[in-house]
Amino acid sequence: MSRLVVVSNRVAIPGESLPGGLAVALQAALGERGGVWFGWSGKTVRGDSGDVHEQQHGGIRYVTIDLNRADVDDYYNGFSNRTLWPLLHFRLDLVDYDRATREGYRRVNALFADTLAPQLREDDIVWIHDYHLIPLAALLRERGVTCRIGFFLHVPLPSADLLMAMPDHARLFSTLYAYDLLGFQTSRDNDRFRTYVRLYGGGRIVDDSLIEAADGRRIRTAAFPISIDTPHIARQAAAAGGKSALRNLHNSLERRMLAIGVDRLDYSKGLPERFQAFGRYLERHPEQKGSLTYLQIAPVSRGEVNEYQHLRNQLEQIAGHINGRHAAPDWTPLRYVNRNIPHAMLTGYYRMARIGLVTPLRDGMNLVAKEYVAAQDPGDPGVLILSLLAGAALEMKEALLVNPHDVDGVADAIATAAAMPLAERKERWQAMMARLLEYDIHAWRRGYLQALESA
Ligand SMILES: O=P(O)(O)OC[C@H]1O[C@H](O[C@H]2O[C@H](CO)[C@@H](O)[C@H](O)[C@H]2O)[C@H](O)[C@@H](O)[C@@H]1O
Ligand SMILES: O=c1ccn([C@@H]2O[C@H](COP(=O)(O)OP(=O)(O)O)[C@@H](O)[C@H]2O)c(=O)[nH]1
Repeated sequence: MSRLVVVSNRVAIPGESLPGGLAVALQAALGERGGVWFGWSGKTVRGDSGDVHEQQHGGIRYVTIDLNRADVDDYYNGFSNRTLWPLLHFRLDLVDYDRATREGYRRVNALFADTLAPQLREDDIVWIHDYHLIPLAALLRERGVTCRIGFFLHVPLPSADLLMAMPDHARLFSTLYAYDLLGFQTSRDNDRFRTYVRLYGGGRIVDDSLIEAADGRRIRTAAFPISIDTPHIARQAAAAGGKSALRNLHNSLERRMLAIGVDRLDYSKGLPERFQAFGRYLERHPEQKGSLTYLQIAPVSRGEVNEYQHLRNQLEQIAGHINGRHAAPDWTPLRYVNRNIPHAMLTGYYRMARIGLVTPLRDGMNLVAKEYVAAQDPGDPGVLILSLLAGAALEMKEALLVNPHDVDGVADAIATAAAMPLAERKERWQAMMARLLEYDIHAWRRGYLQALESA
């Protein structure tokens, strides 16, 4: 079997707890097969970028590289998270395009390529992840790398007319033609990419699975919806009940139902709209008032980027407003926590919650939706309220599907979920859980790698 080399900006080194679905998912995928995981160390250093650290845990060799302040600012905070992230999440209004950060992005990708190329063998399988590293395969090819290279995009791929609005879009997106396989979260993302190729990308569609670049190179494209380690999460959630933090949360609820939201503090997650919807629920459903507490876990993410700082201030205001208006001396309706909660603990929180609130404005997949379902008690499962605009909605039709922009609709879905009879909860949950057991993170990895090997 070929050696697997995974490359991503974010690397989950054991013992370092990081929120973010990519790190959680790749850890689970590499854990089964083993291989090399290469990426940024997450450290911002003085002096030059490029120091390399290596460590081995189980079957995985972690190789990470330090970046200096200018590189982190241009590549990560700048072009990745102020240009590409909003663009790919359909937020042209938030796109900040700057040639200097674009060059920084290219510079860091070239540094990754310089460091990685000499370590690669001809029969390796290289799997590159996400928008931080779009040009990496082209840069590796320039350095003589000939092995199979695949790309997986964890975020949505927006409409062609949005993509082409970015200055010099073709210069960046045409580097995708250096890959052998391009994987997307959903068939919609795949379709939109193929439309872009045809209209603005200088390529053509060959058939349902192949596109062709202007130079005749053929690239396979397909959807591979990411998943979770379902049995592991189910076991973790069932075992978490013994932890004292779980008991404390349970006691603090005083028999009230719990609704939970778990999201990085990111504008794509629709948190202001969700808070407003919870406030609207309290107004529209006075008969339920006092029976439900909403806990929102929202660890700070990308805190050096302006838009994220602004969001944090905004949410503090809305949370204060809702509690000021609806709280009673013995009840706080909305609990808002900015701390990162360890994954194993989180699964216990999910299981305790009658309602899982997952209402992003756009999301590549959203693993929290899947984890929430996997963590439920089969005898008394909770209800998932899920945004139609998350990739997960295409697979989880038995959730209560909502449009996150429809504040009244989300408010009413909360009331429906809170009152849903056990038989209906079980029926919906069983259908979603059966799918999650069949198509888990290992099936995702195997499906992608088989496609890459045969591309
Ligand atoms: O690495 P960060 O900047 O701290 O951000 C965390 C991750 O956020 C994004 O996650 C995406 O991947 C998930 C798994 O496929 C998916 O479920 C979710 O919808 C996406 O938002 C980002 O794409 C990752 O690169 C980040 O590591
Ligand atoms: O305090 C937290 C918040 C989130 N997560 C994990 O971070 C991931 C979030 O992934 P998702 O796909 O939902 O969104 P992303 O953050 O990747 O956009 C999930 O595995 C969560 O369990 C966590 O471990 N602790």
